[in-house]
Amino acid sequence: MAELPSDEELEQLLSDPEHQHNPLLPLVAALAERNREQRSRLERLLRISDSSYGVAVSRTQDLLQQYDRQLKRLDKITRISDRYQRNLIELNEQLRHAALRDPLTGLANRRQLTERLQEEVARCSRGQPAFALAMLDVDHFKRINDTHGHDTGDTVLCRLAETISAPLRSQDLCARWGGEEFMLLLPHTGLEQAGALLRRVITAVRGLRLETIPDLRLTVSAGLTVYRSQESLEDTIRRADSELMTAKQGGRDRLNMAELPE
Ligand SMILES: Nc1nc2c(ncn2[C@@H]2O[C@H](COP(=O)(O)OP(=O)(O)OP(=O)(O)O)[C@@H](O)[C@H]2O)c(=O)[nH]1
Repeated sequence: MAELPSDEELEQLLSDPEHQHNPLLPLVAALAERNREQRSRLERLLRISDSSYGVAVSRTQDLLQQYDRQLKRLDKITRISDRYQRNLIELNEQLRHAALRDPLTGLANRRQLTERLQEEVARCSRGQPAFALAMLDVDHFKRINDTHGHDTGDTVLCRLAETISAPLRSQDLCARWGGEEFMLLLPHTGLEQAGALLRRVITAVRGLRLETIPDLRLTVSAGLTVYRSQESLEDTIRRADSELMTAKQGGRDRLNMAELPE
């Protein structure tokens, strides 16, 4: 295809006196004019489309930046909510722990013991071997408080808690039942085996010494029984308590066991 003349060349051709009488001159001039108009229209269209493309690009970039910021915000919120949830779980765990523990000695409290006892009764009703239950009470504890003060009394309770818990198996539970009373739950344990353990505990308490008051002698009395099939938990606890009373009346620092029924 022949190369088209530039605007200037075309202008020169049209104004050349040599072509002034050419009959096609007006037609070529009209074509040249139309060509100029169409080119300028095309250029205007291109400029408009370039600028709307620019607007579209910057709008897309804006959206991408917004999206990026939202993502970062979401990530931050997720991390905060994860941390919040972890804190809540920890707090719940601490609350549950506190609800089941005696704050002074760190032993299980009466509530936890009661829960475990109920589980044991349910286990026995499914035909599992019985559990032993012992109630221990510090002898003449009031005297310790009166002579050495309440803080020393508290220290004694903590040291006793350690001494009584020391020989227990992992499945056993030592709980503070109240003031200076402790309970031992020994799952899957007969009277004889439990009796041997309680005697070891009583001997260990006898040997316990406080560094601050080396002359102080501590003893505990204990009542022991074994759960009897079909009976209520209250009956078992009452029997252990009654044996403890007998041990106290018998002179303290001793173990009394409820005989097994015939
Ligand atoms: N330090 C201290 N003392 C307590 C606590 N709980 C109960 N006590 C005291 O324990 C004493 C129990 O006294 P009693 O029930 O008379 O019994 P006891 O002096 O041990 O005499 P026996 O049980 O008959 O050998 C009371 O003086 C209570 O104030 C405690 O958490 N800390």
